Amino acid sequence: MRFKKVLSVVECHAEGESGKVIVGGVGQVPGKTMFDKKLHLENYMDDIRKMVLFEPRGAVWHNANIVLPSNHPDADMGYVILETTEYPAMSGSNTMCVATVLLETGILPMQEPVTNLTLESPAGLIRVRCECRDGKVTSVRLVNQPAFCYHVDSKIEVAGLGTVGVDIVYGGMTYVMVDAAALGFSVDPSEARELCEVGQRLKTAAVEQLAVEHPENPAIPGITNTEFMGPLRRENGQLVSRNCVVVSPGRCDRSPCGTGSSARLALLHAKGLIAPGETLVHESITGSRFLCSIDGLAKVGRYDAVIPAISGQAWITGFHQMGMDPTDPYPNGFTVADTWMATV
Ligand SMILES: O=C(O)C1NCC[C@@H]1O
Repeated sequence: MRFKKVLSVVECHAEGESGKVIVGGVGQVPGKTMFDKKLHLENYMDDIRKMVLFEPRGAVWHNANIVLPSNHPDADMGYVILETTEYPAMSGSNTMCVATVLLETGILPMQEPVTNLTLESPAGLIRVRCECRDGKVTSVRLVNQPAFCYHVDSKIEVAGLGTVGVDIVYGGMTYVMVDAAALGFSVDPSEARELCEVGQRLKTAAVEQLAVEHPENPAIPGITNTEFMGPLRRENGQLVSRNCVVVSPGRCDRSPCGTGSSARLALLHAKGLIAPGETLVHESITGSRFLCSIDGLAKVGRYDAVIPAISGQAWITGFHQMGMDPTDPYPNGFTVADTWMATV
């Protein structure tokens, strides 16, 4: 048997959210920066994303990352993030999976009790602090690129819902943010299907009605996700809130979502509800948690921005040689609208 492609995949999840890490089999990806490499993968090598994430090998709730050497003098390694409808500039849960796999499989040396890494994502350098004990990464704290609000307290017209108040925020991916309770949601797992359906409608309306362009890199994707924000409360002096990010084409992030948490920090700061250094415990629809805080303030073009720090944990679940038989009738995979909501 001669295989057309064999990928070495380390299966991993961060607080419940899948993040496969491809550590071999891709070969050369041209480009100086990880953003260049992301564009090359997107334009000329998209068969890899489709093979890994589409059916019959993948599923709508899967994500993947290709680990690649970085040309940046400060970076220990680079990675390009693959999701079911896009190549995001950044992803929090995926970064936790990449850091954990790099250290737990020995691709980069682990130092206990703390290993500091600098990873080059397509969005830029991400500083990562990994707490490590007995060969295990027990916590990954990443410092994201700056997050900022494009639109605060805007209104959009949404089919079947009428006028809805939203905010549009960049946290490595671009979010339409909405108050969950205002739309009758408590962010309970039983609401997941309806959250996805409403979330996709909100996203489509926001894309049509509110313009965004990243001031430093106009090629960064626009609004692709919806974040339902649960009420903000204080527990033992700490800010706590539940959220659910609906990732296109319409499924719930199982983790509290690192880029969504970054967006939430930027929005809370813009509204005077969090100060730098304060901790936000951000909960997912499954009840898993990220600890989030603002590490500093910045400016991105004309926008006031925050530098988000997000902590969580990832776990390796398996090691997989994923192959493509040359006679396989689905070299680019397929999607079915029962779980994918829309075919993509
Ligand atoms: O943590 C995050 O940022 C994300 N999780 C999957 C979708 C987003 O990339």
